[in-house]
Amino acid sequence: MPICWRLSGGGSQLGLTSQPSRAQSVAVLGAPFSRGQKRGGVEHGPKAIRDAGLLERLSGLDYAVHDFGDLSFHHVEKDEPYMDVKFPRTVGAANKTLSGAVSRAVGAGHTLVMLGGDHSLAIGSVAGHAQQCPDLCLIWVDAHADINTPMSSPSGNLHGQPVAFMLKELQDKMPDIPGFSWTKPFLSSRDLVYIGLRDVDPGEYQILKDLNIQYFTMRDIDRLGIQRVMEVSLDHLLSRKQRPIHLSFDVDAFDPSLAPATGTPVNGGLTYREGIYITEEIHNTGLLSVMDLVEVNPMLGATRQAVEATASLAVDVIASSLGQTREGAHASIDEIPSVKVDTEQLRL
Ligand SMILES: NC(=[NH2+])NCCC[C@H](N)C(=O)O
Ligand SMILES: [Mn+2]
Ligand SMILES: [Mn+2]
Repeated sequence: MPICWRLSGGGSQLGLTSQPSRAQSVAVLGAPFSRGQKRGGVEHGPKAIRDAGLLERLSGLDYAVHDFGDLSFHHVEKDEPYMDVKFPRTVGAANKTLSGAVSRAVGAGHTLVMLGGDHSLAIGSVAGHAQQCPDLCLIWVDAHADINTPMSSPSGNLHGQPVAFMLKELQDKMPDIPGFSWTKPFLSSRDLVYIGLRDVDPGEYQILKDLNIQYFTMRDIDRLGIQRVMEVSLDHLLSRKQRPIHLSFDVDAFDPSLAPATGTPVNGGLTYREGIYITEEIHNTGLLSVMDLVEVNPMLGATRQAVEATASLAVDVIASSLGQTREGAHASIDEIPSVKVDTEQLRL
């Protein structure tokens, strides 16, 4: 059962205090796509992440893992730029395909992991998720805000614009872009939180401020600490009601020393521990419904080791989002016969 149906149905009157049961199945879907930006290679992200051992790690977490393989995308011929937007029809068609696949996987009851590919894929991934779970909220972990409109974009690359397609409040700022007639905005700006920002374009800054979007830059993380950042983020999204979470994780949120194989690296990013703390906290809500892991580009690492480090970091982030802990085993302590526990003492 999708997490949104479990939340709204089930007859539980406990509301905020009820913990939804853990999803029994995780589906993995590859989206080998790169036309949302200009550098080749990011279409090989899904393979690099699988080769780093993703499926083995997830089965080790006690899930039934379904590998849905990779989608196949077609390049639309004569895909001329619209305004300055590059490959609009190709990106639009790929995202339409992706949104259908995501919607079906969520509808079938899986927690879905989407492997990119560039971040323009979030248009289809979040839209497909929203088709099943209209009240989802979005956590965007990234060096970039990816909220440019075609007018504000300095590059014309659609991987810098996906959030603008989603937000209802930006509807009148979005022109009709060829390839995107199937989309319509579905998210309110208050249902979105950014974590890790450190490279925000002037037009994006204006939008973040105008729409009063909750965001935490790397400076905010330095100031508050990641624990407080997660507390405020989750409170912002979940205090009114429990709702499914879409996590869109751009690997360039990490410091380039940890994730070098990516197209738009920015210095001063998340540490390994900050990244893992973010995903542990998201897992602990019990509300993660879909996650994207995007922008791993195995053609951009300086060495094979650099590429493998980036892909294996992606695997760690995904596993942690799905419940891998730093404390060790999952079995609840009273299921382990060899451990004698004084529960009275534990409660102290
Ligand atoms: N998903 C990403 N890596 N996005 C980078 C975006 C960079 C820049 N802000 C742009 O609009 O082109
Ligand atoms: Mn980014
Ligand atoms: Mn991004």
